Amino acid sequence: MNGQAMNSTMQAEPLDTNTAQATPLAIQVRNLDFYYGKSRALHGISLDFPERSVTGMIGPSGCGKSTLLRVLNRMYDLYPGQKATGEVLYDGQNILAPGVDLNQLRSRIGMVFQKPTPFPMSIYDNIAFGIRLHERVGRSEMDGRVEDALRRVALWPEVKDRLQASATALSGGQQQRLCIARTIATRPEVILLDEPTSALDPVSTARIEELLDELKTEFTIAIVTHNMQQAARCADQVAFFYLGELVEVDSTARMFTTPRESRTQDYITGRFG
Ligand SMILES: Nc1ncnc2c1ncn2[C@@H]1O[C@H](COP(=O)(O)OP(=O)(O)OP(=O)(O)O)[C@@H](O)[C@H]1O
Repeated sequence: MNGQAMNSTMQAEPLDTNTAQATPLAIQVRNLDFYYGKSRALHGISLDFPERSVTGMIGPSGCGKSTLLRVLNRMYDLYPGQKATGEVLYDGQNILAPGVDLNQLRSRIGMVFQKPTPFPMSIYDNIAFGIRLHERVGRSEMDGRVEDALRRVALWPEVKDRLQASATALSGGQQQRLCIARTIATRPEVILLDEPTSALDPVSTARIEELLDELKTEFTIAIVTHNMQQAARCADQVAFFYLGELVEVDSTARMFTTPRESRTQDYITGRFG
């Protein structure tokens, strides 16, 4: 089936019939195609990301989840030969258009990667670094911003007495929470997470999932995950991708109980992937 025609009928049904009409959209993806050189990795994707909610992106390896995530803050721009066509509407603007301030875009649409990526500097400077890139902030305000970010990810009690220690000495789970703190410290509106817990133990994973529940009251979140239970626990809506197409998007409850497409059913029941 033509991806574009299919996807135009596959938008999520209202999450809640009383409130859905009023839920503003943080990002609208329209007819998005993506190319690695001549190879097309995404086909006519149209997908809405409602504000202050969690969108889970699932699908078998290679179906294009990370590619889509990397389009949303133009991360792909760092690599030659990669091209996106279509529209990604954010704050009234198509962010794929030329002339977009990419530094500003990436401070408003932040990203957390699969493997924790603390900078080789102190815990304090990991947070302060991103803030300094975008703002002039005095010492005492910076101290407050660093503390606030660390508190938001529940890391403050664990690190408050060693802020000048190297971030690379933290555990994997602590490093990932530090990376989330670094992202939220620049006060973004959207946070993109690419399998943020796949390198973590179950306890650290649970802490990050709890954290997402809190963060979504303030931020719009898109999370790529291979973990069906994680998608079911964390997401408000789930999008299922297959071979570069968006097969189906719906509220999490409906997606995991009564998906409309047989491919979705097969995937979530573990028949492939
Ligand atoms: N740098 C690249 N150059 C060429 N092709 C790429 C590149 N990165 C990804 N691809 C291809 O694009 C398609 C989508 O890959 P992508 O990484 O987005 O999938 P994914 O669903 O996130 O997979 P996974 O779950 O394994 O991370 C795949 O066919 C992949 O081989």
